[in-house]
Amino acid sequence: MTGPLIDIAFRGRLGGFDLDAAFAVPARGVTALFGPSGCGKTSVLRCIAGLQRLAGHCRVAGESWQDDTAFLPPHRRAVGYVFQEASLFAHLSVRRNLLYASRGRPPAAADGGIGFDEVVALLGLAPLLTRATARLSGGERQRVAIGRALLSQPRLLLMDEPLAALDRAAREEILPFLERLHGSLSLPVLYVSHDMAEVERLADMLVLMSAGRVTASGPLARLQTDPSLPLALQRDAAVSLEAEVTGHDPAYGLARLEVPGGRFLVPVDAPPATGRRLRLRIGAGDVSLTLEPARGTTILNVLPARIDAVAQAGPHQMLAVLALGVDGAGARLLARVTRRSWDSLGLAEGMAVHAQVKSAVLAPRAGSETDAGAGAIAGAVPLR
Ligand SMILES: Nc1ncnc2c1ncn2[C@@H]1O[C@H](COP(=O)(O)OP(=O)(O)OP(=O)(O)O)[C@@H](O)[C@H]1O
Repeated sequence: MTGPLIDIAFRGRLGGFDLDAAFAVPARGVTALFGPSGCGKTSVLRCIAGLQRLAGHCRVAGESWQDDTAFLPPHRRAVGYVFQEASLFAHLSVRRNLLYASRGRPPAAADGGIGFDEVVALLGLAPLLTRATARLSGGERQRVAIGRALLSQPRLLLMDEPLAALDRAAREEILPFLERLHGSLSLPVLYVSHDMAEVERLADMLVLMSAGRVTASGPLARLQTDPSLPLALQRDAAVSLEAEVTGHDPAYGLARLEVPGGRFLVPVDAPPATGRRLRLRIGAGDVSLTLEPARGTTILNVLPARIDAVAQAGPHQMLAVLALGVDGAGARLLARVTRRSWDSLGLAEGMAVHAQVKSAVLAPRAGSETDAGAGAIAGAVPLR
């Protein structure tokens, strides 16, 4: 791995719980810590923030916060921490809450840090600035909490299930802001979640945890398509693909998106800018396989691919990891098919097939502009 890292290892007992967790990920983009309740995700964040002390090390983008001999206290670690429930100062306005970390002085982006105006624009906080925090909705409160964390000028943003306490509508309201944050700031984020849908939309890197241990870590798409991990075998398994917009067909309201080894047509309300990078979610259950490209089908996206790996996904289901392209050198997809179809087509590892993608969902990604197209595409409907 090249470039600055977040490199951590913590070992020790917390009550009756054994934590022995280590990973190293790039100090950029969003790294999701994913695992079941009680597996130690929050404990890892607390150790990184210096709120919990266990043996080990913690290095963030070239700075050592903990090693065998030294332990930097929490107030000397430049972390922003966003919790499940935003704890805002009830007696202060939104503006005063935001400026708390900078002692009332609005920081400017020109000073080299994260600017007040930038944060307000990024999180859509302008209409809220003079409001009392008691009159904010759950989603608004969480946006203010994120803004306040950013304005503390962190080198690392820790987010512990920031959407878990919100209802579905508030979660949907706040997700585009988090996606925009990702595209606009170079700040690395560690994002704790046990909701795979959030991880699929937001994460670049994934750290899988189970019972106090890290079971796998690496780029999201690589872990999603690793048939030796439970993730790929889940009923709702999916792949998140980074795609580039290469064209638009206004007559049919379709955008053309390219990924390594394949291209997709996806319905959009408004044309996204050419060159824009978007994230495509493709569920394993939405991909079927044919030996010959089907004729007379309503499915728009039929892509040549090779079967790269195979796993049994239950007594009567098979999971194929596909590599797109005739040569099988492209991006990976998952296809979940019945055992019966698998046998009747005589499918096997290494075979050339055609992947029929019945549904793909889009979300704005890194580098996304806030143009009209971006807003429209955020709610793009599944492809049928
Ligand atoms: N300071 C502590 N003292 C005693 N036990 C602790 C302490 N901190 C954490 N634990 C225990 O460690 C285990 C892991 O907790 P942790 O909150 O890190 O898990 P988690 O994966 O974040 O869970 P959740 O998703 O439910 O928040 C739990 O059993 C918890 O009770």
